[in-house]
Amino acid sequence: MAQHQFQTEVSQLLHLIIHSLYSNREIFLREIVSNASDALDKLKYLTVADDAYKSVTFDPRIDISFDKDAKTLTIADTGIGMNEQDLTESLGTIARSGTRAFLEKLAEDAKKDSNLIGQFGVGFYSAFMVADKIDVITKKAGEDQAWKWTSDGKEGYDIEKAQRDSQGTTVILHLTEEGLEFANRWSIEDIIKRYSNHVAFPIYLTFEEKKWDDKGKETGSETKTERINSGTAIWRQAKNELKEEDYVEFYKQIGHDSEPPLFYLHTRAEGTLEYTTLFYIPEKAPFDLYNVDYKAGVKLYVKRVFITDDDKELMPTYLRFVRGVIDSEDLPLNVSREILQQNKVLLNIKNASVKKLLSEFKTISENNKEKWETFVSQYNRPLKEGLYQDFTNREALQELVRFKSSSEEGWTSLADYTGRMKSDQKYIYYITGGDEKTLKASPLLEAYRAKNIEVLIMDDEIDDIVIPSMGKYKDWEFKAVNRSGADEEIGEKKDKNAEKEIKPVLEKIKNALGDRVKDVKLSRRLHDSPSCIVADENDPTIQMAQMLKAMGQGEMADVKPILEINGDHPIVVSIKNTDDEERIADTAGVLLDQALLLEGVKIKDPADFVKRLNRLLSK
Ligand SMILES: Nc1ncnc2c1ncn2[C@@H]1O[C@H](COP(=O)(O)OP(=O)(O)OP(=O)(O)O)[C@@H](O)[C@H]1O
Repeated sequence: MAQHQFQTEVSQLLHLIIHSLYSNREIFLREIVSNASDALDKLKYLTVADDAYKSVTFDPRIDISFDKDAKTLTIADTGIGMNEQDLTESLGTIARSGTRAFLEKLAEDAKKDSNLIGQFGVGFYSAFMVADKIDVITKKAGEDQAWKWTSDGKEGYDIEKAQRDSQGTTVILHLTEEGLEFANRWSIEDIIKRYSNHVAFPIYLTFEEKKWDDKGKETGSETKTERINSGTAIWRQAKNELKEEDYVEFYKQIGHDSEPPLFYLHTRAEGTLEYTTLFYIPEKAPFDLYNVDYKAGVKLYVKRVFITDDDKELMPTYLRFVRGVIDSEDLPLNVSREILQQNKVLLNIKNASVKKLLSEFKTISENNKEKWETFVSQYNRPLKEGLYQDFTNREALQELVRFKSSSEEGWTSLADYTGRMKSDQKYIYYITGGDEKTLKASPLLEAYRAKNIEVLIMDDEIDDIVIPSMGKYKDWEFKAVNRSGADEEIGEKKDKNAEKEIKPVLEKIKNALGDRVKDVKLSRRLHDSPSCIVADENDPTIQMAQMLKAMGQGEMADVKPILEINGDHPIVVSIKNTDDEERIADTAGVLLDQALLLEGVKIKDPADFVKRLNRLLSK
C-alpha cells in the first residue's frame, strides 16, 4: 500500500469545507454525481471518437445504494475510471489555478462566505462533510488493473491494487453520525431530484422495501432498484415543456453554484445550421474571473454527446463568465478538440451566440432595472474588455457599458450622456486616473461644472486603455479633460493682455520647479483652484505612468506633467511682485504638490511639501 500526503491546498480546502459549508451539506451528492456524469461523458466521447475504445461496452448508468447498519453510502458509475496516476493527480491535488490565492482570501474572511466556496466548486472533497472515511474503487477503461484509494480526509491517502469487474468508479462513503441522515431513500431521491434530475444518464437507487400482510404485520423486505432522475438533456427540450425550476436545477449542476442564476437564455437555431444553446449568467461573478487561466464555463456537445468543457474558444474572453451548453447537429462526432478552433461551423455558432447574448443583455437593461444593476456591478468590466477585443460587436457593447458621471448619481450609459449633451457640445468628456471621489473633486472639472457640461468619471483602471481604443461613440469623439488640449472648447477665450501680464509669474514658477514639470501654462479651465496638472497630448497621464511602473515598465516612470496656473488666484497673485526667491520656490512647490494630491498621485517628498506650506503660512 502506498501512502501519500495531500497537497497543502487540499488540506486547507478540506479544513474550510468541513468548517464552513456545514449548513449546506447535501451538495456533496450533487458533486459526486456530477463527477460520475462527467466520467460517463468522457467515455461516451472516446467510444465514438477513438477507434481504440470501439470495443468497450458502454452501458452508462449511475447507481446509488446505502447500508444503514454499515453506515455507508455508495455511488457507482460505469464511466472512464481512473488509474493510479489519475488518482494521485485528481484526488490528492487541486489542479485549478488561483487556488492558493482563493484559499488565502477565504481564510481571511471571518464569515467564510459559503457562496464563494460554492462558486469555487468544492467537488469531490465535499464528501468529507458527511463521511470520515472514503474509499474509491476504480478501473480505467481499456486497462486491466483496478485501484483503491482510501482517505480519512485529514493528512493524506493510500492507494493499493484492487478488484473491479469493468471500467468505472465506485465511491464508498463511510458516514459520520450526522451524515447518517443521507442514508435513506427519501432524502437521496429528494436531493437527486433537486440537483441532478437532468444529469443526462440514468441514476438508479437501490433500497429495501418492507412488505406487510393484510393485517399490517411486517413480513419481510424486498430489494428494489428504481430510476430516480428524468435524465433528459434539458437544453434539447422545448421551452414550453420546461419550468423555471428545471432551468435552475440544471444551472446549479453545471455551474457548481448554490444560488440560482441571474438569468438564462435558451435558443434553438434551425436552418443552414442546426444547434441549441442554453446560456446562464451567474448572479455573482465566478471567483476566477480575473485569473489568466480561468476555467471555461461553456460545454460543447455534438448531437448530445459531450465533446469538451475545456475550450476557451467557445466564448470570447470578455464573456468568460457565461455558463452553459452549445449542442450542434452539424459537427462530426469525432471532431478532434485540436481542430475545433478552426472549424467554420463552430465559429458561426460562436458568433451568433455572442450576438444573442449581447442582445439579451440589452433587453435586460431596458426591461429589468434590478437585474441589470446586479449585472453591471458584476460584469461591467469584462464587457469593457470587449470594446478592444471585439470590433464586430463594438456598437452593441458601447450600448451596454456603463460609467459614472460628474452630474448624475449611479451608472450612466453613453446614450444617456449624449442625450443630455448641450446642442453645441462637440465631445464626450471624460476624466480618468484615481477613484471616483478623487476624480469628482478634481479642479479639472471646475470649468465644465461652470458651463453645466457633464463629464464621465472613469474610475476603473481599464478605462485608460478602453477609451482610446473605442474611437468614437456614434458621431462623437472622446476627449480626456486631463490632457493639455482639452480646454479649447471649454476654457475662457485667451486674453492677450492677461497672458502677457502673467508670463513673468509663469516663468518664475517654471524656474523654481525645474525638471519636475514639462511646462507651466496659464489655465483656461480653473475657477476656484489655484493650479492643476494635465498630461501632454501624447503622454500617458501621471496615474497611468504610475500604473505602468507598478507593472514593471520602468521607462514610463518619468513622464512629467504640465502645471496649469489660475492667474487670478490670490496665491498666484501674491508672488507677482516679489523677488523673494524662497517664497517663490515655496509657492511653486505647493502649487504643484497640491495639484498632484488632488489627482490622487502620491507626492515624492511629503516632508518638503509640509515644510514649504508651513513657511508660507507663517509669513
Ligand atoms: N467518478 C469519477 N470518475 C472518473 N474520474 C473522477 C471521478 N470523480 C472524480 N474524478 C476525477 O477527479 C477530479 C477531481 O474531482 P473534483 O470533483 O474534486 O473536481 P472537478 O470535478 O475537476 O471540478 P469541479 O467540481 O469544479 O467540476 C475530476 O476532475 C476527475 O478527473
